[in-house]
Amino acid sequence: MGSTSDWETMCHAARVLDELEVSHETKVVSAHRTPQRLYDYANGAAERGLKTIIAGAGGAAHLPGMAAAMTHLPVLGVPVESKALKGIDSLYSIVQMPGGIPVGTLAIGKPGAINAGLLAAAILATSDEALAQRLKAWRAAQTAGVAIDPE
Ligand SMILES: Nc1c(C(=O)O)ncn1[C@@H]1O[C@H](COP(=O)(O)O)[C@@H](O)[C@H]1O
Repeated sequence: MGSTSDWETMCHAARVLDELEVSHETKVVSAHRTPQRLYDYANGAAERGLKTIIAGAGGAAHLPGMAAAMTHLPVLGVPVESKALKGIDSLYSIVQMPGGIPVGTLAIGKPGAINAGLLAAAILATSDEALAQRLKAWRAAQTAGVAIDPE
């Protein structure tokens, strides 16, 4: 994520990954404030064994696109809700990538962070049957938790 202030959004991605027992790391890396850290992180990601990157940032959210430019790993972008423009700026900054460098863009804020965790797990589950089973169980539990009666 681009800043520690993004953690209250991005913690929801981490929580989902915890629930699905997907090992992960959380880092603050900014294209703007720590460009060398981003360069090192994205360039070294595949070699370190990472399989997918979730990049959450707000405002002029260049982090996901810049990360995607430097690694072939799948990058999932979460537009963090900004105060001034409610995350529309973050969304537009992340979603409109030029053809050739994809960022899988999720919804603004908490739903996007949750879905980024689920989507990362789904990507990993294509080559991990045990994880696929945990993901199915997670979805089944969610379905079972939806009340049919609103009261
Ligand atoms: N969009 C980016 C990038 C980046 O794209 O590299 N680095 C920080 N930021 C964003 O700035 C917002 C405000 O950050 P502060 O709360 O630290 O001022 C955060 O949402 C962060 O993601």
